[in-house]
Amino acid sequence: MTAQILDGKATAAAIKSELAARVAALKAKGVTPGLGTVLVGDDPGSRWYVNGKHKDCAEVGIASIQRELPATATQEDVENVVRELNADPSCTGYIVQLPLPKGLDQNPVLELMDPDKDADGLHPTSLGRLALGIEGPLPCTPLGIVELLRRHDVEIDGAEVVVVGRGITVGRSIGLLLTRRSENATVTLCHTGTRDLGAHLRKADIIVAAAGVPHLVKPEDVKAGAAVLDVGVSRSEGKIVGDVHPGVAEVAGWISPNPGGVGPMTRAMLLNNIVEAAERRAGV
Ligand SMILES: Nc1nc(=O)c2c([nH]1)NC[C@@H]1CN(c3ccc(C(=O)N[C@@H](CCC(=O)O)C(=O)O)cc3)C=[N+]21
Repeated sequence: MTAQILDGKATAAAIKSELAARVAALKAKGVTPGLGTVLVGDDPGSRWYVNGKHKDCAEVGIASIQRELPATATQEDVENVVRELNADPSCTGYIVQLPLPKGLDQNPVLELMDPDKDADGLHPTSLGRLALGIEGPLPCTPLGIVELLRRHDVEIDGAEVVVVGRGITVGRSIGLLLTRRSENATVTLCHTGTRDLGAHLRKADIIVAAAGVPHLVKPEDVKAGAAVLDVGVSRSEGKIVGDVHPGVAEVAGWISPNPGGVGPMTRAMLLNNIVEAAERRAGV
């Protein structure tokens, strides 16, 4: 058996064309959504990601607001840019590209953001709203995973989901999404303190591998027909190595390629958060 592909690239393209239509409808009402990015320092990887976000915006008609600061920027400099974007009416939402350079403290920066302009869905208020069931921006990678499964008709309702990794961007937050009544899954969160990871994985209908450990999920630990989402990004000789061993494709029913799976979906959901914020503000 060879797993079917959870094609993030194609799905993200479909979502982007839907978003382009919603942006056009907003523009017809006189509203142009705008995404801001704050890039501090000159890490080439971070710059590459930020450029990608602006390219995505251009594709769907969202305006771009780029703010760049040198690696020598002070905490105060970064916080002033955040204050500026909070006050800028052309900025519907924005992200502060993480990680910030050494010496800068990211939490006070993130807490200073206007939660209604949080494009990542990772502001403490956004995570609090998610826990409380209040509408607001949702974390992009978890949302992208749910959307990727939905659009391939993978059953989430009643599924046993095992998440590996307790990072904020994925592991910690995805259970809050998947256990809502609208998704209705049962979620187990595994991490480095889990005694028998294999025992959990072998029971899973859906595996979300977000530990950042190359090839952590092995074929012998995957139930036949399971859906496997590879979120991990490690690099070896310039190439992406995911958290899922290639042999898993012979056992799983569904597998997300990496690259080409969850990454493009994360980017599409960032755009989705901007469009939804603009629609909320316009009363659509
Ligand atoms: N405030 C903030 N928000 C973020 O969302 C954020 C961040 N900081 N810091 C860095 C990480 C990383 N991230 C990625 C998004 C898409 C791909 C993506 O589309 N990857 C391509 C492959 C890219 C390649 O080949 O290197 C793919 O999976 O097909 C990757 C990584 C968002 N991040």
